[in-house]
Amino acid sequence: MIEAVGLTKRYGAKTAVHNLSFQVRPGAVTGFLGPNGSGKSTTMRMMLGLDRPTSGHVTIGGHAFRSLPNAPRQVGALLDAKAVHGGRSARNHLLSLAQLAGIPVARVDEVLGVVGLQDVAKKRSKGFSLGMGQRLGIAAALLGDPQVLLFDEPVNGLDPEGILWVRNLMKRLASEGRTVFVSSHLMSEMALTADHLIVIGRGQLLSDMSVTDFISANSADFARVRVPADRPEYREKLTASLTEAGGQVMPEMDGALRVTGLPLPRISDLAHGADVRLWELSPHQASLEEAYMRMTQGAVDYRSTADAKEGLQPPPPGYGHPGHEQQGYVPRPPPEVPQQGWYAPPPPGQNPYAAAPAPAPEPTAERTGRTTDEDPR
Ligand SMILES: Nc1ncnc2c1ncn2[C@@H]1O[C@H](COP(=O)(O)OP(=O)(O)OP(=O)(O)O)[C@@H](O)[C@H]1O
Repeated sequence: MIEAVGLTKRYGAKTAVHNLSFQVRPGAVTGFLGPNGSGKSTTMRMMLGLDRPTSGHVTIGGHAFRSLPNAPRQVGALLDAKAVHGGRSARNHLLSLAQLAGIPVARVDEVLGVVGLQDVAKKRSKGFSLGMGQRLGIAAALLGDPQVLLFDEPVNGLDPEGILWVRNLMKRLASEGRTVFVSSHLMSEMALTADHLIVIGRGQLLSDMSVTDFISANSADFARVRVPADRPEYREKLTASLTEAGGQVMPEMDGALRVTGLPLPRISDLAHGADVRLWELSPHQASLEEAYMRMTQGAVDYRSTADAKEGLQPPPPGYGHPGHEQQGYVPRPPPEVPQQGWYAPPPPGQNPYAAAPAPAPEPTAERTGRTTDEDPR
């Protein structure tokens, strides 16, 4: 089990983590969520003894990480997949970690197989894609067969097959009774992987509960009701009847009605009482993403604004994809490639090293209106 008590971290005037207290239990996947800059990585670094708390403490199995005997056999972590010596092969990277922790060589080949990197095990990791790097980081975390695993954004850069693999891996590790703590921004993925959620915002605890409870607590369940498409008067009758009974009714884009505040049997009875036939009456729950957005909307530091493209001319016709062309515009043929000067390949049979035709003069600042140290873009 991981336990944080009053955990606080300040960097100068910046409080990255403030008075965080929570427990991460074994036998479950616990998702660690929060907007950008909310303190997730800082918290994980403190768990692993890589950052010292300003106050409070965090323990793993009752010990501070630094005082855990043979920590790599007890705790595995993927924090930054790029934190690897690029000149080393994947296998050598894992071998060096194994040697430091007294882990047998055979285990290195086992974990290479588990993460699917056996075919590139001898390749230098600097040539690895983001997804391969993630797999190598996960292999390193699994190396000591630890009971506690921490993963910071493990599916970052993975293809769909890789994402599915990580999801199943996390669940399997938890089902073996291990403590699995994983941060992610992918809500759809967390909804499928995590059992429990710890949500922070601006360094403070916002929520600590099961995924199901989190969704129920942060979103309103609703019913979707649909009447026959050719009977618009049914919609009006039903809307009036549901509203009168205390429900809130919102029309949806596809003609259905979204009803909150009334249980399904009551909606059915009211429809019956109003002599309205229904084609659909179904229960719905908001997604984890909707619930998360609702909970964290007040704790987001980095919010994007609309791109008004102030002062920018629209692109000349012919640029951008066809859907963005102006009406009535006829695309121009591509510009001709000059057949003389430096561009022209030598005619067949001619000595390619013979004196080239005089190059076109360099554009001058006078002609282009630019000085040479300006960015030509
Ligand atoms: N070494 C440091 N020095 C100064 N400030 C830091 C340092 N590390 C983190 N911070 C600040 O602490 C805050 C929390 O950062 P942290 O990386 O823990 O957030 P995060 O939740 O992991 O973000 P993200 O989701 O973007 O990875 C940020 O404002 C960050 O700028």
